Amino acid sequence: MSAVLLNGKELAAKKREQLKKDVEELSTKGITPGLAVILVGEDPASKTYVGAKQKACEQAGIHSVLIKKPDTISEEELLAEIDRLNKDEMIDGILVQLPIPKHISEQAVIERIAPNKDVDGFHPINIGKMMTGEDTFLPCTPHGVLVMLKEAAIELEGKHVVVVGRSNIVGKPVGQLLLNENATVTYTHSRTKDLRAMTKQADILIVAIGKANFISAEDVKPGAVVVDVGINRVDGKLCGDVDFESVKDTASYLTPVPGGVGPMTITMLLENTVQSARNRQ
Ligand SMILES: Nc1nc2c(c(=O)[nH]1)N[C@@H](CN(C=O)c1ccc(C(=O)N[C@@H](CCC(=O)O)C(=O)O)cc1)CN2
Repeated sequence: MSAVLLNGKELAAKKREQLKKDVEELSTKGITPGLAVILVGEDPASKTYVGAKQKACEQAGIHSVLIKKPDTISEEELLAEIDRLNKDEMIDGILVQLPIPKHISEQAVIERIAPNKDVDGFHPINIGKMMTGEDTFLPCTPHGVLVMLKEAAIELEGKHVVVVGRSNIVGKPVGQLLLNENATVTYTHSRTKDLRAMTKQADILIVAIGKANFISAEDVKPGAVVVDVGINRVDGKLCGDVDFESVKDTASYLTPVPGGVGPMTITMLLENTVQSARNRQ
């Protein structure tokens, strides 16, 4: 093993200690940050993530409300729930756990959340501000990746970043955030021709394609930084989009799964929620 592990679990724990202090500071001003999480349906992974968000809120002193809805809920009913939360003065952040059932428009739901309570950073207004480099809520997983790279003092300026995957919640925004840091960014995806020729050029390879063990040592330039955003379950075991055993001797830095980017996602959500509460003042 020559790669240095980028330990998201440890960094997330450190950042959550600071968040606790920030929440205490806010409480001296009579403010308790409030997060509302809407869970639609019974997806087991979503239930796990929502549970982890609630627990993290509780530990940080953030008030959290879980609103469970059946997967038969109509789009109108879900939008009405968001309208109610938009008006609730005790709620600083609102998120709808994704994915949601197919009969509901994900974009309509995201766009209904008031941009100043969009702690997921998915609203087009917040995405637009991110693109122009304005201060705003950043999407949690991409922001977590950026914070991990900076914490490890990995140079970004002028580096060739190759992103594998183009989802709205990870691939596209993570590339944009690294472009904002003066990296040169190439996006690749399932239809990219000769993907390996692309990934092998990366100084920093970010993989968010949603396919277990998709990237192996042959796809990686020796010494590259490899960030694995994938979370897959194979035979009941959690693994990333990167074949860890294969890549660990080729990469210079590598994120594990579990314990890499995942825990940072929730920490960035807490940071956004606390920031939203500060914005109340
Ligand atoms: N509204 C949102 N929906 C979804 C988001 C999101 O940011 N906002 N991201 C993902 C799921 N997600 C958070 O919601 C998330 C995924 C993974 C983890 C995490 O800590 N993973 C652990 C492993 C946990 C396990 O046992 O499964 C790890 O990688 O170490 C946290 C949050 C999709 N939906």
